[in-house]
Amino acid sequence: MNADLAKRVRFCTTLPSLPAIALKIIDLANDPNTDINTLCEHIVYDAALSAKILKIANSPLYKSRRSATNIRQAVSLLGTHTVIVVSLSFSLTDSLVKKSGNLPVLDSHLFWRRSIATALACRALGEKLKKTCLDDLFLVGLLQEIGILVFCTVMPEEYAPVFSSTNDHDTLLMREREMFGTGHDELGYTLLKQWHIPDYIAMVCLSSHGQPEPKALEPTLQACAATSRYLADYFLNPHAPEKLGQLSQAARSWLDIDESILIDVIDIMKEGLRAVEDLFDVTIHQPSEASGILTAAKELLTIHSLSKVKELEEKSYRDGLTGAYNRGFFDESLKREFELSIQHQLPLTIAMIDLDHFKRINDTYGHIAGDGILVTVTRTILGQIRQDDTLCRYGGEEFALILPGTTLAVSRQVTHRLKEAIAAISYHSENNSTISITASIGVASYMQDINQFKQPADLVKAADSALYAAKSEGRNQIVEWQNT
Ligand SMILES: Nc1nc2c(ncn2[C@@H]2O[C@H](COP(=O)(O)OP(=O)(O)OP(=O)(O)O)[C@@H](O)[C@H]2O)c(=O)[nH]1
Repeated sequence: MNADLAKRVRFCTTLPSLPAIALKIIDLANDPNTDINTLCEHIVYDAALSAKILKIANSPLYKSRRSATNIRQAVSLLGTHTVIVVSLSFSLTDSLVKKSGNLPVLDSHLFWRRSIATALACRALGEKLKKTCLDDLFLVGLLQEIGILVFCTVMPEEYAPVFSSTNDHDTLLMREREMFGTGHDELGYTLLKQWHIPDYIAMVCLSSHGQPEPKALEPTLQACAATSRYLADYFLNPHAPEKLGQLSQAARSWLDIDESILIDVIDIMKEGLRAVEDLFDVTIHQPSEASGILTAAKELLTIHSLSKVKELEEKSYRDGLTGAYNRGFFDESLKREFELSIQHQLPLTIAMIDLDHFKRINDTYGHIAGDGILVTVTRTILGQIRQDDTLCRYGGEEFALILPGTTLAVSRQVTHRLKEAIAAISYHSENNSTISITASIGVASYMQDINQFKQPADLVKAADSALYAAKSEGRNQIVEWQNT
């Protein structure tokens, strides 16, 4: 990390310091020998914390059949690890919310609302994915954005324009790295280490801002933490399709989970919402809003998955290299256009476009240059045709163009333009060669008055034979099929 910034964090006097109870709990968390007696001793001395621990032991979040009436019962119901982590969550939130007050850059209430929503999201993800460390997940969710608070405290003036330039978390992180050479992930990690927060928690807060790793057999804390940020952003803005899109993508790339699982997680969040709001004294959603979240999510997710299906369908019709439609799409489109032509007595023209001496180009400049030319030719043709026309990659270096409602005479203008535009291409290869290319074009037209074609394949065959003639007559020319 930027050494100057690390120093500023270390010596910053305005950063919230931790109260005695939080420091003691961190000591207990770092001590593998902490037992139930020592833990209870420390908790009972802090009235506010004792009340919270009792409350949580009896809260629906822990679904226990027994109820706890004193700290010892609460600790034995929850277990020492849970009590330590939960106490840490409470004492950190309590002191930080109170001490950070209203910073000039940051509305600290909104910041904690989002942090607690992230904690709730992280825990809910863990619950759905059957993780056992739900309290660790809660704490990680709570602390993973603490670096933003550090930026706002240590360098409010420099940070203000960066922070207010975007409401998107990923963009913010990128801009911080550009401007300050470090992001809130690293700054947060520095603070957590300074506070001696157990390393496994601090590390997850840091690594959840990285890139998704190859899917582990078990969902990792890091993957849950990363996804929880997007989940919280969506939970706080349940009517924003862009937040849902980001969530859906993060859930897939970090955890390999789909929309139906996300619905269940949102449901778990909704169930735990009141208890968490009550425990942390914060309002995430008014009760009237909360009931609508699940319905909104279901509606939006349905729309989202439908558009995903459309996208997939669209992909299966496209050629991977050039993005032009593929042969399968050509066959279907031509069949449809042929029927429409007959039905409405409209002309239909197709042009087969084949690049000349393409083998020579591959042999001379290599396949990568050959691929680049195919992409450039596609772009060039697409720039010359109407929206209703369909360009397909028919095979290797051959393209097929469907021109619905177009007579042979009109198609002449189009094919001529195409031939010239392709011949004008000057492709610059990686090794600085400038490559030119020409194309031969065979055209065939279906017209109602000359009822020469019985089916689409006949039209293709005719255009192909015209193309063959264009090749044999010297290439770089257009030949129209003649009914002789
Ligand atoms: N780079 C690249 N080359 C391809 C691709 N598909 C087909 N080709 C090449 O295109 C060349 C076509 O060669 P030929 O069928 O002999 O045709 P031509 O060299 O263009 O000669 P004419 O058509 O007679 O002018 C072959 O070398 C194929 O390997 C592709 O996706 N990328």
